[in-house]
Amino acid sequence: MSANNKRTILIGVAGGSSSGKTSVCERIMQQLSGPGQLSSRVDMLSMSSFYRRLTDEERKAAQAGLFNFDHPDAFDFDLMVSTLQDARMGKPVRVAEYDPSLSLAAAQQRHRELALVDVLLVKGILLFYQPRLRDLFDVKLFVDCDSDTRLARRVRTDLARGRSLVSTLNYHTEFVKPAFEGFCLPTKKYADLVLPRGPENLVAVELMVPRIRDFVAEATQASPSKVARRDRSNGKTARHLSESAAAQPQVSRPH
Ligand SMILES: Nc1ncnc2c1ncn2[C@@H]1O[C@H](COP(=O)(O)OP(=O)(O)O)[C@@H](O)[C@H]1O
Ligand SMILES: O=c1ccn([C@@H]2O[C@H](COP(=O)(O)O)[C@@H](O)[C@H]2O)c(=O)[nH]1
Repeated sequence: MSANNKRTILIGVAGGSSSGKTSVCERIMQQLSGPGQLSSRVDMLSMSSFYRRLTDEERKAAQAGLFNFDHPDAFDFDLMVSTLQDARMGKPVRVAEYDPSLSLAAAQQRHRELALVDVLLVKGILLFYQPRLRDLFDVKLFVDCDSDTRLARRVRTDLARGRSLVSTLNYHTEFVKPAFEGFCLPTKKYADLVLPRGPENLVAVELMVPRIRDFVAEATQASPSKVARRDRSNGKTARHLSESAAAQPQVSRPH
């Protein structure tokens, strides 16, 4: 817990690659810290910062488009869990700066300090895959988007990354699609809220933001024992949300 007893609220935004997770996070950030709003300190973190170090052989496979970046084995879940545990307690943390325009090895050389924030938006394809990771989130969102749209967007992203159209489509068929169906889509059931139309769904974003503000206010006032109670009840986040909502039925929207 940080010196001022303040906990960081973690919002998990999961969904397939190119479903609109980053765009949804940006919308929420705008709403939380935009003009005329009570300013909350907000930052965003990608699960792509937690790819594990690859062996030389795996790096060669990755260069040839033959390493599966969409499989749970590609991630360092231990590091991600410990980083988020520290971040939610308001401790300073350092994360790899993932940059899709760089190779993974080059990107993993770069690090940044996460700012101490009220709200940390975390986005990733497999955020809700492991219980110990998904239980860390105060709010869990799943961005729903049809597969054709995701593929069309992903082609643009991968071409900008320097991949050819053929290798992008092969990679999608070989790895992205099967991993989405096998590991990502089954985690939709853990979401508190499923968001169709991604960032265009302003109604959903606007409904959610006042609730996030309530979490921030509660975390500011929370005593360590209250936080410990909340931690124990984690994994039942939806119930926790509805219990808190029942305790404060008149949630007012900020002007
Ligand atoms: N609703 C939308 N309509 C049009 N383009 C979108 C929409 N949502 C996302 N995009 C675009 O699709 C691309 C991938 O979106 P992004 O939010 O980065 O996805 P993710 O973080 O899930 O991979 C980006 O170029 C983004 O601008
Ligand atoms: O070196 C890499 C690492 C990851 N990817 C792809 O990234 C997506 C996950 O990121 P999103 O921002 O959710 O799209 C995943 O599907 C990987 O295939 C990559 O292409 N190269």
